[in-house]
Amino acid sequence: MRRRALIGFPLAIALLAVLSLYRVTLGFPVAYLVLITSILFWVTQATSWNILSGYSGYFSFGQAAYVGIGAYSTAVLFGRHGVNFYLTVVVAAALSAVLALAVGALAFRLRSLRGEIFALLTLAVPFILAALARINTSIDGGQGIIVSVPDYPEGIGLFQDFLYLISLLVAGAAVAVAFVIRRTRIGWALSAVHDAEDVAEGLGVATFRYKLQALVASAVIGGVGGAVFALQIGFVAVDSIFHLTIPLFVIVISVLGGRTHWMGPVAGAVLVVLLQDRLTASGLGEWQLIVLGAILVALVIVAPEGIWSELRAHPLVAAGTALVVIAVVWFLPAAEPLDAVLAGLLAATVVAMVRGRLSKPPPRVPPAETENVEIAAKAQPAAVEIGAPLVECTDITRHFGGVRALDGVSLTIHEGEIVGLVGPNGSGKSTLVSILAGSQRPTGGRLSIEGHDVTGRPPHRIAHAGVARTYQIPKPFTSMTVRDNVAMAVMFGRTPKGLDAARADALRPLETVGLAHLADAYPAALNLHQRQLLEIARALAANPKVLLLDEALAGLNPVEIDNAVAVIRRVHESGVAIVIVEHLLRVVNQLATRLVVLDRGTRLADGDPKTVLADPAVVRAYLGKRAHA
Ligand SMILES: Nc1ncnc2c1ncn2[C@@H]1O[C@H](COP(=O)(O)OP(=O)(O)OP(=O)(O)O)[C@@H](O)[C@H]1O
Repeated sequence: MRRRALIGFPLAIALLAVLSLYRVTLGFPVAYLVLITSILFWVTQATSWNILSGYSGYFSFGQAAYVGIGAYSTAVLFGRHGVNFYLTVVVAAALSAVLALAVGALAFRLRSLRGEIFALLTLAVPFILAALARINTSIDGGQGIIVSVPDYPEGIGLFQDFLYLISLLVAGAAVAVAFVIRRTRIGWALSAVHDAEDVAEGLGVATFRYKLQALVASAVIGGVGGAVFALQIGFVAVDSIFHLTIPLFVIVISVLGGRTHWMGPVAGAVLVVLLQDRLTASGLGEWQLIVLGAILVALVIVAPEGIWSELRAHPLVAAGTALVVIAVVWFLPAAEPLDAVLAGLLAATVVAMVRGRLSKPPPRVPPAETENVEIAAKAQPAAVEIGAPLVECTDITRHFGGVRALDGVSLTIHEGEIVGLVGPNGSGKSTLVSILAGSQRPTGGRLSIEGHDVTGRPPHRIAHAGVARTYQIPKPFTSMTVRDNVAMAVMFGRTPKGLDAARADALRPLETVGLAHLADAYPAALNLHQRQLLEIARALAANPKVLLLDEALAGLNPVEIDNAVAVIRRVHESGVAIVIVEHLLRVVNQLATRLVVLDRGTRLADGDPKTVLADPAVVRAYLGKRAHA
């Protein structure tokens, strides 16, 4: 697929360029060139949007901000002051990048600015820019700016040819950037952010940096596209540029085309612009918007992953259908060539989609490979020597308003240990795990890993220092296979590797937990036990020194519990110290080399499991009446 793209994409760009250069010879109408130029504008903008919002899931309504910065850079500098047009494109890119850095530094630093709050923030930015442009007479002042025709190489022909070629160049570059981003570390990081940002951060992904890089790339593309758009429309005015049409259109195009693939926005732009053009030409008047909306809704319902994913899943069927339908419609008396192309595209999508539904086998869930559970369950903790301190927390407090979830807890985890962290509900176990993993900051106290103070460091730094965690409710990266879930942790963990090496290395943790036979399955096909094993494999792949297991056995049946115990023991024997939060004392007793009991945010007991469990204070606080009974 990669090789096909590397050959096919430049070939398509070259063919489209030749189309303009030999337009007259080929008898290609200028009107079609105008239409393709419009498609290219939307390809650029939708691709720009997709790089951040599609890949990472940070939904933005602010695309008009970049289009506006680009269009006004050209309108003011070239249109008003006669600055070289190409220079204004550079200015547009730089200003857009500065805006993106400012928005990203604010939005991505604050964890609360996610989801709809992020969308609202991005919606506000174009409004502010529109007001600034309207008020400021040196920008617009409410008058609008005429943008004339810049100098362009003589051999190109009409201005429309030049516009087409420069739009093609910009759209081609945008799609190439989206392709490269998708295929490299940043693309994997953004996908992980999309699926489970907290998990990605905890596995070592520097989410802030990758999101900021994506935002800047998106802004630069949007800004450059905006600069070219100023030439296309010839008159730049606040109301036409900062209108909601731009963000809504880019979202519709990207969602319809497919947000997870670099080609999605291209397919979406071709379909939507063509559809809109044909409906306008059909003389439906006011009805055209209703028909357009109905078709788009129907397409999103039948192809929620986008039309591109349907087309690429069955390329031969899709291409064959498109060719046949185009040929048939082409020769219908009232039809125009563009009607034929649109009909071909729609038919190809529907046929590929139907084919996909008919040929999809029902998901099969092979069972986890279980151990000889009797032996595994009855075995005692392996005799591993207790070594140097790895993680030390000193006098940790964590308050939520008036609630003291942790109140001066000190704890040291050494090499070779399995520390059972137990206590009644609400005693602070999960909070302590979150603090050890860096996903929560302590209100007070100190956390150090191998002697280095890491208090308040972000989770990816803690992961790189050697601590990984699992979640009580498994949070797999749903868009990735089991193998790639684990490979992600190898790619971004304590000893990072490239994708190919990471995929190869992913097999070892999968074998350790008994999931190697499901490497190519998607997490949706796994049962709860398998998902929890995947959590362990993924955390293990980050190459931690200490593994935090937060209720990794919750909800499992006895056979699955015994299998999980065997897996945890194997992980321990591979040299990883473990902290296990667990309510099942039978299990903790089997596994732990040391038991720490929390009660109301304080450490009640710490020591050898037998001694701790016989401690009357522990019996009273933790086991209560049940124990006496
Ligand atoms: N985000 C939060 N906001 C407010 N209070 C919280 C928050 N997280 C935890 N708490 C409170 O802190 C205390 C400790 O909670 P924590 O979840 O750490 O306990 P736990 O021992 O893990 O409990 P369980 O065994 O039920 O999972 C509880 O009183 C809980 O209500």
